[in-house]
Formats: sequence, structure tokens, C-alpha cells
Amino acid sequence: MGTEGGVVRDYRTANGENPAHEGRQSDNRAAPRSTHPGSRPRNHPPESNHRPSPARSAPRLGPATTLGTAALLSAVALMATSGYLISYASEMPPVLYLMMAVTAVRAFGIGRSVFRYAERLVSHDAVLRTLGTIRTAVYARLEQLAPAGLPAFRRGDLLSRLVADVDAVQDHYLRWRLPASIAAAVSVVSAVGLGLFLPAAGAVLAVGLLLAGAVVPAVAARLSGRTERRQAPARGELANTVVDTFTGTAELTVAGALPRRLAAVRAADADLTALAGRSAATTALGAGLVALLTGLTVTAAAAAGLRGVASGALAPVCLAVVVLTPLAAFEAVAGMPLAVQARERSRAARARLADVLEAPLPVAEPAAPVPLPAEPLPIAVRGLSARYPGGERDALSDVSLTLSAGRRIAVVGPSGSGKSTLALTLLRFLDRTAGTVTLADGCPQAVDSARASSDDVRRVIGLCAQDAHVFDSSLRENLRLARPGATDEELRAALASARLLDWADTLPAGLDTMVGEHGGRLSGGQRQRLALARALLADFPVLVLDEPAEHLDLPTADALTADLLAATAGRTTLLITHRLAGLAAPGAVDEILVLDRGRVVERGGWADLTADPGSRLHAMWQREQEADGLLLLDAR
Ligand SMILES: Nc1ncnc2c1ncn2[C@@H]1O[C@H](COP(=O)(O)OP(=O)(O)OP(=O)(O)O)[C@@H](O)[C@H]1O
Repeated sequence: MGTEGGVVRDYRTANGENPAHEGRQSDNRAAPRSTHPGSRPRNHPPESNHRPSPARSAPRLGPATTLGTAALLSAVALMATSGYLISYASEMPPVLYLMMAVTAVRAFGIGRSVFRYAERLVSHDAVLRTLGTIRTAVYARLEQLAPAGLPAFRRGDLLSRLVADVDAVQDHYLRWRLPASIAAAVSVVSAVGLGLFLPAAGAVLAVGLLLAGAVVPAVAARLSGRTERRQAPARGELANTVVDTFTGTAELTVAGALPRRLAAVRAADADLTALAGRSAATTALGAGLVALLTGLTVTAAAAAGLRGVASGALAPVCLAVVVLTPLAAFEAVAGMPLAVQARERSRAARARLADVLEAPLPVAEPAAPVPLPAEPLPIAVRGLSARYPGGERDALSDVSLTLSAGRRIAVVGPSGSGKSTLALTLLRFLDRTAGTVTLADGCPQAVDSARASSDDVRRVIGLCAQDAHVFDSSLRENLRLARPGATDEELRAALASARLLDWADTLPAGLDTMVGEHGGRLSGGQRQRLALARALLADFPVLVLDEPAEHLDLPTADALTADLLAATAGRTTLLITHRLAGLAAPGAVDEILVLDRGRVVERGGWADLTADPGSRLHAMWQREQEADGLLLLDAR
């Protein structure tokens, strides 16, 4: 089935078969502790083993084809019986003799509209259901690919795949398969039917329909196949440059690069416009050729009819039938050149969807996920290594640590040393290549996280990411994502822990204050504090804070780090940071791991490590203090 199968094969989660992610609610889409006992058995099968057959996903077009054929045949018969009725009526027979033809004209006239309406209803219902299935499958796949697997796709291009390419798939059914089947059926029946009146006219019609319905579309496909197939990637490119330009407008303006980016957008737009122009030219050529063939066929049928009348093979009153039937029958094939163009377009779109649906998953779900222990601590990480899909080397190598109840560990290291990779691997957004992560380590109910569903693991280990998404909603709704049933008191307590309550209390609308798109009405620090409050409200047994103070100015970053260390006191926490200032306070964290190139190169308490002049942490701390001093001088 080629790419067609590639897309259809994977529509696995449709029809509610895999309600896998209903419980994800916070930054890491995890549910609050109160809803986690970890022992709920999963009721969805592992995705990688579960692929529905194409037969179940492709729309059933049989009824629509039958109705469409009936509608077009009614139109052909209407034309033929009208011609016959007018010719016969001109002979002025008794009215009673005309009644049968009159009734047939009425029946075919009504039939054409009724069948056409029913065909549209049935075909669109079937196809839209399939589109819904495809879109669900694409969303579900994207959800599984995120976050570690998504960088393989560009954002605008993904948007285009999600919207335009999925829509283009409907063309495969509604604009190619359905009209092609109807055209074939109507052509055969019309040519045979006319042949019964006059074999020569039937033959002429058969040749005309064959040329218009098969040869012209083949020529159109040859002329524009490449153009049609290039449209979907070109649309993706345009979407990508537009999204990139919009999201980076501020930076591009500051760097003076906006004109260059706009030129790139215009170039992508011109490319797509040129493709659309070439496609339209082919459409016009196809329509022109079909109109020409219609005229030639009607003329040849009329000539054959006249010869038949002269030789006595055709009753004169039936001449109009022979002339008018081809005119109506060509309606069936008139859209075929467009249909093959739609086929080529949707073929490319389906291939692009298959890329998404068949992209390797960064995490493989176990075939039979085991329930997690009700009390998941301590969590022992031993020899953990991980690699990104397509990566040449491990981004994380042989990392070990123990997260026991209330223990706080800081992971520091230079950019690219694997800190975020450690978080992703612990949360099972990325599969490990070696090592173990044992929940309830040392207890009889100990379980390795790889044997549980990743959703369950994310109910135990929560993440407050550096780029935590803030929704375009109110403060209250943003917080309630973590715990839908939370009372205002609980929300206020979480805000207080994140040191945001004083500010929230000054707002006229209080918790109902709208925060804007991506939290645009908040400062960077307020956004991060809101994300922290949300993570605290979710009350995960283990909280991973990944660079929560990233992108903030130094005083704000240090204040936030100090506040979040205070807010997470007594909680099991893994704090990932490249800034050390917040860790210097006595008892801030229990252990510090220094990562470099994915490996733990140093570990210990703050005091011990910084006291050793040869230690990495000592050197990092010195560098940070010197840099801060220079910044202070600059500021003065
Ligand atoms: N999605 C990805 N696909 C492939 N490689 C990746 C991906 N994300 C990160 N990497 C690579 O993995 C390595 C570790 O990256 P990671 O993001 O864990 O570093 P980090 O210590 O968190 O850096 P930073 O402090 O800058 O956030 C880097 O070499 C990086 O290039």
C-alpha cells in the first residue's frame, strides 16, 4: 500500500482505544499525588505493538459510490428521456402516450437530486470520520514523541502536517477514489446503454469517455505530478518560515536580520504560488481538453445517429437521445484531470504524515506495564545511560544517585553536559540505553521504572521545566491544571510557597487575573514562580526542577532559587542548575553532582567540594563569583 498504508497503518489510538494520557496535567503532564496511588492497572496496550489494520481506518466508500453512480446515471437518463420526450411530443401523439416519458423525466429529475444529496452526506460522513481518526493518531504520536523526539521536525512544518496534510488526505477519498469509481461505473453503463440504441453511437461514446476519463487525466498527472507532490513540502516550508519569523521577530529586529527573514518568507510564498500556478495551468488544460472531447464526441454521436436514421437502424424520434446522452455522460469524467492532481497532492501529504506516524519513539512502553508501589521512595538510579534517537553517542553515561524521602540533590555542570537529559530519562521521556531506576528500592515491592507505563512514572516524578508552558488563561486555571479540584485556599498556599501570593493579592482580579498568551502579561520571574506553584500543588513524590531560574537576570534568578529551595524544604527534589549561587547557603542541598559530557565527574556536599581547591565545583564557583563581580562593576 506504500505511503497510503504507512499513514493508515498507524491510526492506533482512535476510537478511544488508548486513553493513555488522560491523567497528565502539569508541566510534565502528570497528575497530582492525590490521584496517584501508582497501583492502578493500565488499560491501554503498549503503542508500539498496537497498529490497526488499514481496512479499519480507511473510509468505506461503497455506499457513497453506489449513490453517486445512481445520481449521475439519473442525470444521464434525465437528459436522454427529456430529449426523447421533446422529440416525441413534437409529433403530437395523444397525451396518454407521453405519460410514461413524463413520469420518467420527473423520477430521474428527483432521483438525481436525492441521490446526490445522499451521496454527499454518506461520503463526507465516512471521510470526516477517517480524518478525525488520522488527526487523533497524529496528535497521539506527537504526544509520545514529545519532548525528546520532536526536534526531528520543525515547528511550522509540523503545524502544516497536522492541518493541511491531514486535510489533503480527504482529497484522496473525496476527490480521487470516489469520483474515479463513479466515473468508471457511469461510463460503462452509459456507453453500453447507448450502444443498445445504436451500437456505433455507443462505440463513439466509449472512445470519447475513455480519452477524457483516462488519457487526459494521465497526461495531467504526467504534466503536474511533480508539481502537486511538491506542494505539501512547500506549504510546510512556508509555514515554518512564517512561524520562525513571528516567534523571533524581536530578536530578528534587534539583530537587523528581519529583512532577510522576510525575504525568505516571500521566497517560500513565491515558490508555493508558482507551484499553485503550474497546477492551475494543468487544471485548465485538462478542463479544456475534456470540453473539446465532449464537443467532438457529441458531434460524432450525432453523425452516427444521422447515419442510423438514414439507414433505418434508429427511429428518428430517438435521435435526440443519441445526441444528448454523451453530453450528460461526460459530466462523469469532466472532473478526472482534477482528480488525478488531487491524488498526487494527497500522496505527498500522506507520505509526510507517515513520517510523523512512523518516527521512532524515544520511549518504548512495556508490553505489560506493572503497577507502581504505593510508596515509591527511595528511588535508586544506578549506571543510567541514555542516547537521543539518531544520536552518535550517549548524552548521559553511567549516572548513579539515590533519591530518598526528603533528600535534595543538585545537578550542576556546563551547558550540554547532560543535566536536562538526566531529567528526561528519569521522567521516561527518553529511553535509557543502560542502567536501572528502581522505585521503592530495597523494599519487597521494588519496581524498575522501565517496567511501568511512562504515564505512571510521571505521576511519581514531576518536572518544573525551564520553559514551563503558561496557558492563556487565569492564574486559577493555570494552577488547577495540576490539581483540578484544588480549593482557593490550596491555590493560595501554593502561590505563597512560590512567593507569588503577595503579588497576586495586589491584583484587582486576584486569582482570576488573565496571564496572557505564554504568560505574556507576567514577568519572567513571575512566570517561573507560577510554574513552580503549579508543580508544588501537584505534590509529586519527587520533584525535578530543571533550570527554573534560566533566562532571568542574576538577582531575580538567585532570589528564585533561594525561594524554591525554601519552598521544597523537606521534599524529595532534584535541582538542575548551572548557577551555583543558590546552593551556597548551609543545608541548601544534601548532595551535589557535577556532570561533564554526560558523566558524573564529582559528587559530594557543598562545603566539602568547594573547600577542595582542586575540585571542579571550586573552579566553577570561583568563575561564577568573578563573572558576577565583573557584571556588578559593569552595572556601576
Ligand atoms: N533532542 C535532542 N536530540 C539530540 N541530541 C540532543 C537533544 N537534546 C539534547 N541533545 C544533546 O545531548 C547533550 C546533553 O544535552 P542536555 O540538554 O542534557 O544538556 P544540559 O546540561 O541540560 O545543557 P543546558 O544547561 O544548556 O540546558 C548535548 O550534547 C545536546 O546536544
